[in-house]
Amino acid sequence: MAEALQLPVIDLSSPDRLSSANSIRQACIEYGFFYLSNHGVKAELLREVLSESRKFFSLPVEEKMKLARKEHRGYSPLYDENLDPASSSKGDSKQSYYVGPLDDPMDQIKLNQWPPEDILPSWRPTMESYYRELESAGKRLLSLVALSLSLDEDFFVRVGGLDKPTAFLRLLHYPGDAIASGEEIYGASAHSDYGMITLLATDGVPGLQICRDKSKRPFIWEDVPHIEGTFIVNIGDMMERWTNCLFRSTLHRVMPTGQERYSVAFFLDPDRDCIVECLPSCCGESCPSKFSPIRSGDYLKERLRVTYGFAT
Ligand SMILES: O=C(O)CCC(=O)C(=O)O
Ligand SMILES: [Fe+2]
Repeated sequence: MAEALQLPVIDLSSPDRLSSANSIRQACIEYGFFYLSNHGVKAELLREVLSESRKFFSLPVEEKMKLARKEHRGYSPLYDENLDPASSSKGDSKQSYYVGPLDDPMDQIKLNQWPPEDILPSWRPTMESYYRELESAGKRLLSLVALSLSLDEDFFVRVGGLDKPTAFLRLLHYPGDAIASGEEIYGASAHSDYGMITLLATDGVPGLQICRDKSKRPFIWEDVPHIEGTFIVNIGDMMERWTNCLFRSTLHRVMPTGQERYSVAFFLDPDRDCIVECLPSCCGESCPSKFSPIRSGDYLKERLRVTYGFAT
């Protein structure tokens, strides 16, 4: 039985930025996860996103497959993704939909796919508004993260190229009936996120669990309870590399509970040309750099290749 965690809550609007930065630092060292409150994203907008998401996932599968994932944008059907091939052969019991960068200068041919307007007229504007709101909250949060690492507040905007961030919005739907299956089935099997930081909103249905210490066996899984009005934020692998493992990119998973569940993840990643290398403040003679520098775009591509088999 998983234990319930009490993760710290960070107030994004607090005027005491140094104290917020300190709390973020503690949370990222200890858990790699925290809640974010007063983030400025209206509850009504999230409700609309979840409602549009429900409408899309309820369409017949032939309709959804017309928008099948290409260039990591569009629809990914049930069992398409296997985040932890070692623990389950079948793939995860979830369907999802990716929306990529809205103003990517490289995206001349408009890679994003959108459901037809005559079927879901409000879908695209709703997702675009949410994407922009999350981008703004995410950048504000990253300035506090920079402060928490004693960097200039604009470090991640400057070095990570966040004037044109590579952010992906991902709508997720976990069907309620997966629990009936004989084989061990996960909503999302154990994984860490690949990028810089993830902001997650859910419909309140439980299922998310984290494992604080990925080096210990057996893994100890703890439930992350829902706190209304907050985002669940977690550190991704690229931030872990940047900080030489000072900040944890924590293993997490979604267990089926027998209840249908919707969530929306926003993965904020550095620009694809950004070189992610150990921050000088996070390494030294007694603590050498654990990772070699990588180009953000190459790293993400490789991780996605492994997750989805060889298809891109
Ligand atoms: O749906 C959730 O609660 C978590 C989703 C997740 O971890 C992911 O998409 O990376
Ligand atoms: Fe994740």
